[in-house]
Amino acid sequence: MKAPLLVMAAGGTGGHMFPAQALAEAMLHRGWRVRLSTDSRGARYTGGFPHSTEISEVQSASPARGGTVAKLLAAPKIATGIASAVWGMWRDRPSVVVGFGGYPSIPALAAAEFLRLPRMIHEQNGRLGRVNLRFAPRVACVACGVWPAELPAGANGVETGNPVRKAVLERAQAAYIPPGDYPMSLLVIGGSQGARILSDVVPDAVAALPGHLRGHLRVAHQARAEDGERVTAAYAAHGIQAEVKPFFKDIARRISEAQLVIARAGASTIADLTVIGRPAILIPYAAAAGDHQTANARVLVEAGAATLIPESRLDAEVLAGQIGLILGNPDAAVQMSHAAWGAAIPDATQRLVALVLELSERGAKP
Ligand SMILES: CC(=O)N[C@H]1[C@@H](OP(=O)(O)OP(=O)(O)OC[C@H]2O[C@@H](n3ccc(=O)[nH]c3=O)[C@H](O)[C@@H]2O)O[C@H](CO)[C@@H](O)[C@@H]1O
Repeated sequence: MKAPLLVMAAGGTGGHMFPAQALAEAMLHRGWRVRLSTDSRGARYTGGFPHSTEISEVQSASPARGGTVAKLLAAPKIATGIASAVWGMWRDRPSVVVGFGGYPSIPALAAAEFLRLPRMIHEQNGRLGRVNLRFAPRVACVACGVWPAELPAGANGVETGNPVRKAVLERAQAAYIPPGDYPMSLLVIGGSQGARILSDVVPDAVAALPGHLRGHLRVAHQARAEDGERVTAAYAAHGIQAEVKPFFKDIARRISEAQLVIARAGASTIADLTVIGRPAILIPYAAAAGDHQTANARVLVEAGAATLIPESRLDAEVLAGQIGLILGNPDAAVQMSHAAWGAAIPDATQRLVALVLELSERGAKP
């Protein structure tokens, strides 16, 4: 008998792609076949997917972005994508279709609806993205990364948390070495695409730390490719040892080895920090829809695992003060690390798997 097929569709940021990767890893492990569709942006994050994942690219089309021509071209592109997805699903009859948000998930979800296949979505944030909002009442369930989520009428929400990748789970609750008089790791991450504001402020903040802290610091800083040189130069000018890269592929190891993480507050970043359990200073992206990154960050702040600096208040002096408070106080740092564990949902992937299996068994028509 042929293995059951899971079709997943995800938009072009790490934020949509990494939870999909976690589900792919788990379902392949259970003997399912897994097919993923994303756009050319999402394709940048497929390197970590298990090799047996069948990956296809759909043309990205956002009716909400770009100039008039791009907007006019969006509808035919989406229609072509849906037609091709209908053909593929009619031929292969997937057992379940899961959308992870973003415009590239439209063709798969629309085709699954047309063919009345069992389907669901996963929303990483407490506030639904545009595509998920549209499909939420028309799928069997909305798996929610953050609870309670704001759901439209008729949607069936289930709390799952945000699944983290296998490499992160392997370091769940990794022993935390508190800050002290030895080389300490400071990790700076701006989400899947890097964050310019962190490149502008963090090197000066590190330089402003008292000598006994600064002298022990080793910095790993994720900066956008175009900012890499100047960030490297800024650390070098202050005599600070720093490794600057546009993307760290071994992020699980780096988080687990860090005494402190400075980060944006995207959903998977928060999930990774809690599952591994590390103290953090969070600077939410203020322009995120509905300010959802501030909501994400507050969960950790209220748990005692992180401090939050709004973008509007971020400067080198304020940040240096916060770094000093955590790295200069090992007991507080250990408590923050434990508090982060306490806020984790380490079985988020299993919860998502359970929903997929239930849906498959029901063969449900929502
Ligand atoms: C600017 C923006 O709109 N961001 C959104 C986007 O975030 P974004 O795409 O930045 O995604 P997340 O913060 O959710 O996830 C980033 C992931 O990349 C990993 N990582 C990061 C840096 C690195 O060098 N290597 C690496 O592996 C992190 O550990 C994390 O697992 O999608 C998220 C989920 O919908 C939202 O919550 C965010 O608000």
